[in-house]
Amino acid sequence: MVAPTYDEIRRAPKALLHDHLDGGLRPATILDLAAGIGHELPAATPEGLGEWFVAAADSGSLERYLETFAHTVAVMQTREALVRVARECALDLAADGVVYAEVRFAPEQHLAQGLVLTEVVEAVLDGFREGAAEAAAAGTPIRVGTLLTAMRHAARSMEIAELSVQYRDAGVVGFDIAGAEAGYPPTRHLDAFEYLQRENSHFTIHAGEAFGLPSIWQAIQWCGADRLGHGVRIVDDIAADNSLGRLAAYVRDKRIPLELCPSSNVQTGAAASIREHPIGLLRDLRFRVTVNTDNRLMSGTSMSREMALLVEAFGYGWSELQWFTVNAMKSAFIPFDERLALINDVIKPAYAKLMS
Ligand SMILES: O=c1[nH]cnc2c1ncn2[C@@H]1O[C@H](CO)[C@@H](O)[C@H]1O
Ligand SMILES: [Zn+2]
Repeated sequence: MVAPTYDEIRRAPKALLHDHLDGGLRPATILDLAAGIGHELPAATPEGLGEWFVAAADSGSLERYLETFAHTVAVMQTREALVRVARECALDLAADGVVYAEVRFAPEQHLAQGLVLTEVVEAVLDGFREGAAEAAAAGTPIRVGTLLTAMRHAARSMEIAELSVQYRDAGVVGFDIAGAEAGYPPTRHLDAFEYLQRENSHFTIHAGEAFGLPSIWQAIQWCGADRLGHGVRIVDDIAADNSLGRLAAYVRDKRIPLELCPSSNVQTGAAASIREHPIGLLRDLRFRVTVNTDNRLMSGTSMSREMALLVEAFGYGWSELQWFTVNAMKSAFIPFDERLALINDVIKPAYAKLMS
């Protein structure tokens, strides 16, 4: 078997469930927007700034990793900036061969210059629409769904959950909580999750990244999460002989999707290296594994790069890459018939060609 090359992986259709809008800006755009508002940056060239983000995020701690977002969030405080960043995000993902993406951001972090929550959401949705339309015209169609994130240390989750329901027919497909995990358990936001369940809405929860099994257990058994953001520490419930504890068995039996983000986990210390990343074990045990970027800027990565790293580390071929892609598409928050159409009309025919 010849290993898929980076260029071939770029051309293959990919599905991405876990990508932060404020973690994926183009360095040149940050420089441009910062100059316009007088925000001071740690580097003066796009190359230098890109390198700064990767190095600063490479700290081995989630808390320190998250500090780098101060610079991206600072330049995303006006309608024009939000439209631009969202448009470029859709274009960049499409150019990388991503055909379906769920991109998340926290509306409450974009109110510093007077926007209100609904204006923030509408700006981002408009940007994604523009970007997707341009991508389609360029021959690289992409469908972008938006997830609204609430910050777990703050107290606005109910408001953000309501906002996600308000915009569910306008491009918002779900809800999430993010931010420092240790000390901020998912049950702090139980009222928001219970509200969303009553509304028949979808949500994922960042859990099992910087904190272990109790966080995953709460996310699923108390809060009712449809998917786990990261969830990588579910391996703490798998013994050396590969026997599963009750929580790991539940996650696998119920086919709860794991939004795994290999490079991000290495940077925050959740995994020692790509080669030692639990994705190898979790795939072998056939958990519902998906591959994600988390923050393209902070990891200097892309969907194609994450897959290429896995090909290199684990010897994966097209059948594994297709499996990750179909897993992600099956786990998406858009309606079943639309997921099926992307799997049958776009993903499977392309991989069949690559494998022939
Ligand atoms: O891997 C992560 N774990 C937890 N929180 C994160 C991660 N990546 C980004 N954010 C947080 O989510 C916010 C909204 O997009 C970002 O501003 C960042 O603080
Ligand atoms: Zn994340």
